[in-house]
Amino acid sequence: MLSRKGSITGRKWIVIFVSGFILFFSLTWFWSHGSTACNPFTEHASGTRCSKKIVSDVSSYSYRIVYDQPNLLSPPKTSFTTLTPWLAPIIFEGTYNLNILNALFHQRGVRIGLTVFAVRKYNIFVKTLIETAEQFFMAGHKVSYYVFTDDIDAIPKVPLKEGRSLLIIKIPGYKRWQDITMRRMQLIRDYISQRLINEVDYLACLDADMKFTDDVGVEILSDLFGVIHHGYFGKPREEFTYERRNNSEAYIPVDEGDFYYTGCFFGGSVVEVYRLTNFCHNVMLADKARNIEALWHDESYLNKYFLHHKPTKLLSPEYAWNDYGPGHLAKKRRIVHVPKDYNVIRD
Ligand SMILES: CC(=O)N[C@H]1[C@@H](OP(=O)(O)OP(=O)(O)OC[C@H]2O[C@@H](n3ccc(=O)[nH]c3=O)[C@H](O)[C@@H]2O)O[C@H](CO)[C@H](O)[C@@H]1O
Ligand SMILES: [Mn+2]
Repeated sequence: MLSRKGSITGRKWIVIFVSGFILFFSLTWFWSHGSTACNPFTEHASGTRCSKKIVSDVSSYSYRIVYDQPNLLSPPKTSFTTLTPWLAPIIFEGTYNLNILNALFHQRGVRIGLTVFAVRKYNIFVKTLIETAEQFFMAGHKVSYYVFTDDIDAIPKVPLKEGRSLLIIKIPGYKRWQDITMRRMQLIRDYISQRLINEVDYLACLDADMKFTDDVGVEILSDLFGVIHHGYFGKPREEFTYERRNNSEAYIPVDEGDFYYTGCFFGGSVVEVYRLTNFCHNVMLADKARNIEALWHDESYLNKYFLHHKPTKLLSPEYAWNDYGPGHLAKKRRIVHVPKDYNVIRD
């Protein structure tokens, strides 16, 4: 009995020793590999990427840029409001120094994605859009274009600069143009979780019928950005074309709302764009189940989202210009609508 008891105790010690050994080595391995593999502060050193990154190691970069000291005692004189009551900047030409911003964003090595939908006849817009984006969009940064189309062969090959890529994604073409424009939310959301979450840091989503005519750089980047629709700039909120039927998910009462945002351009960090597109798609489905479609489709749902999830940066109408409307608003016309004949292009 004794020797039997004694041998059990001995085995126990072996088990305890081996378990301790395994635990020690697991912890040591995790400490040296596991945590480093997804430590946002060491991703450059380890050569790996995390899905959630914060900043790179600043000490591994050195740069010197010379610019006027910000003057706390003489605030810049501006023609327009440049800060919202929730402290988000409103971006106009002349409100920022792109050299400073470029240095900061280069230091982080940001990757920027641009989504474009070209379904049915809208593929005719892609060539000009990408060619002009190569000239003006995020010059000097890493850019990936994602073109969603029902006809891959119709997307032209456009020569791209170094550090830039273009991916064509096949999607179904819905019959109604309203469904094509609204389903962008679902498709962007799904593609973020499938791929983009690991591929880009920021995502910008743009209509196809647009072209770049001046610089659009990292000054637009923030957690969540929207563009003030040029047609409603400075107008009273009652005149905004929000959805006013209170049985729609996009409903905004007349005494609410900050700005009227355009549906043709929005973006932010890839996680925030996921949240936005997920919300818009879900409320669209809820409305569809009740047989209601918001007045301006995805644009109405986007405006509802921005009411309760305020953009952290607002872009002036310089970023979605249309030749009708008050010309004095824009010192620069950076992205403009390409005129189109609705009857021909949407039939
Ligand atoms: C400037 C502006 O506020 N734009 C919005 C506006 O009108 P727009 O008149 O500018 O809408 P649009 O005809 O450009 O359609 C929106 C986008 O959907 C895609 N598309 C649409 C139809 C089609 O057959 N194939 C195709 O690919 C394409 O990327 C297009 O740019 O209202 C739309 C919904 O009513 C969307 O909210 C747009 O973002
Ligand atoms: Mn458009």
